[in-house]
Amino acid sequence: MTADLVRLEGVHTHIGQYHILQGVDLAVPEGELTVLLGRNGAGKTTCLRTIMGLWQPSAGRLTWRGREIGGWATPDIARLGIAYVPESMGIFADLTVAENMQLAARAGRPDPRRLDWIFGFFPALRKFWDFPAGVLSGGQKQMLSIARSVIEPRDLILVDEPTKGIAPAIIEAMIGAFRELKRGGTTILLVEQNFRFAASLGDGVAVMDDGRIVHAGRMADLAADAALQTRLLGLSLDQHQ
Ligand SMILES: Nc1ncnc2c1ncn2[C@@H]1O[C@H](COP(=O)(O)OP(=O)(O)OP(=O)(O)O)[C@@H](O)[C@H]1O
Repeated sequence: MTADLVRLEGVHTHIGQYHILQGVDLAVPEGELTVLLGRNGAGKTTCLRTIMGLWQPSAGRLTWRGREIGGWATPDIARLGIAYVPESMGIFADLTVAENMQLAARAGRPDPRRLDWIFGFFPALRKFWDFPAGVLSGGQKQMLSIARSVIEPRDLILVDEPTKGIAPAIIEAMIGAFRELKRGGTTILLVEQNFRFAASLGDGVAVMDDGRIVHAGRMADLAADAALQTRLLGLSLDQHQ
């Protein structure tokens, strides 16, 4: 049986006076790609930020390999081997692609073999290596942002909507990249709205609504069940872009 890397059990998160996560139960099994789906405002980003320690849970258990990490500071959580790729990407537009990667690498020196591996699935980064990151297309910036998160080996990456506003050809490249990252031993928790993309990559799936998980299971089962998709997501796969 696969062990869970991260587990949320009855997790509540407040942002100021707002009660956003209202008892989230979510397991992220090691070695898998788990997709978190749900309508806008359901609480998906808040879930990722809570795991990363950017919001503190106000109740419930948040564990890493069985160890309670709720209340830990973000740098300590990052040191466990977890990286977060926010929707805003967090890249430095005035710095070159190379400098962006160097800033993400321990000691400022990316391991050349790891860099070659990354160039294998994100070749545009090699091409634009000495260009300011600001000149990259939206999809290429997304690639840089993901590449930064894995320039050091990570056990888990949390990725927030990498396909948002991205051309179909780049989405195809992204599918290949996530498969390769998984093969390289990284567990992935992916927030997505693009169901086709999510369905082609997901091992497991959880659907959020109103700050709770309303469905959790295998992605293959959800992808094969149009009625369940309609009930949970409002649309069946055929109707999704
Ligand atoms: N900093 C904040 N202050 C107040 N409310 C917030 C804050 N951040 C998020 N929220 C609220 O929390 C709820 C959940 O937001 P969250 O971003 O987690 O949802 P989401 O499922 O990721 O949605 P989206 O797909 O739109 O990003 C929303 O109602 C949002 O308005």
